[in-house]
Amino acid sequence: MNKASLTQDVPPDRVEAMEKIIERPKPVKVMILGGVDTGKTTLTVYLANALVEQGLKVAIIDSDVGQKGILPPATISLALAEAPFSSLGELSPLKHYFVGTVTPNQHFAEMVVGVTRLARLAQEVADVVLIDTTGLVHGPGVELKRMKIEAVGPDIVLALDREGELAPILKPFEGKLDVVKLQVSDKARSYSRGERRDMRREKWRAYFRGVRPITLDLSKFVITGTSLFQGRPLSEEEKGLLEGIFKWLILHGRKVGGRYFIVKADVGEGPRSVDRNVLRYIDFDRLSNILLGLIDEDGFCLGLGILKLLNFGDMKAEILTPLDDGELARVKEIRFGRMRVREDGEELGLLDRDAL
Ligand SMILES: Nc1ncnc2c1ncn2[C@@H]1O[C@H](COP(=O)(O)OP(=O)(O)OP(=O)(O)O)[C@@H](O)[C@H]1O
Repeated sequence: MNKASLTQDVPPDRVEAMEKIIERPKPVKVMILGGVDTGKTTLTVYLANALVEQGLKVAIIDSDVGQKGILPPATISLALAEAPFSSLGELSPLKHYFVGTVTPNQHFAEMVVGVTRLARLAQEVADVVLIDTTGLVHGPGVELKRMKIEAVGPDIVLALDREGELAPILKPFEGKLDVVKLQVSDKARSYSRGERRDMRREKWRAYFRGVRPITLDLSKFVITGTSLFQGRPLSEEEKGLLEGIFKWLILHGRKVGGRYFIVKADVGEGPRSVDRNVLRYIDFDRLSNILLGLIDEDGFCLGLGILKLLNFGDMKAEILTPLDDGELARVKEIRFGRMRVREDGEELGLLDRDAL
């Protein structure tokens, strides 16, 4: 299921990287950068094992949301490596930060905050913090990586660079950051979008194996990640007017900062072009299978849930989750993600950041 596993068959420059890490005062934060399939995770696993062998305490932050080695997907995770291991999936995670989707594109803030918070925690408990990142290194990925570097302040950056593609990320830090350029192994192989999706399906399925249905009283939790409950409810008059114009059945509606936000079902043919500055809507069906983060009092993610049915009348939500009663008792906040996924691992699609 995981692409990357332990190998000793690595380019010789890994020794130089190891020496740099070992000679630095501890704790030392190491960020691993590289494009898609350049072997970032393989390098992380190799270094972690070699450092553990040296008697060092190693923390790994897996921020590769699309291809997590440490479950669950759609989060950033922190785990400690205290004994030799062959794949990230073997480590038991210490903390997660909820991102809510499997691509960082519209979620830079979650990525940066998550990595920064986990790195802060990690350096209190480990000698070496290895930060594995996503392969998004072009276009907006350049900004994401710059912000991650700014926020985390790594002591060393390991750059798996093929032909200078990381230069735009590293340029602003020239002379300020200890960058070690490393060769991409000629054994590194690439995976198609389809293969990546298939691997993710297996990961979702593994995470959601043994889920059970539970009903949550949403009025007892802080709800975040959505504007569904912000602002004020619609008046009967507003509701009737909008239902009449658009031929909708409105199941839930709020006025949020001067704009209407509606959850509806169509009952007939109505006008469909709407000024989004005035009115936004989502179909009730699209709320089913939305990924939820179950969040503790410190803002970390205890685990995931899948929203099956949301009853706005009594604020009860039927969800599926693998969390046990003890873990559920620690949930203080329900955070809405931006993708729909089924418990059998089938991804039903991503939602725009402002869809909710
Ligand atoms: N030194 C190596 N020896 C053998 N295989 C390798 C080596 N480095 C990478 N690979 C293989 O290449 C593939 C991609 O490597 P890996 O998953 O580590 O890349 P990544 O950069 O972490 O990918 P992603 O972009 O998904 O984060 C994997 O199948 C891995 O096993």
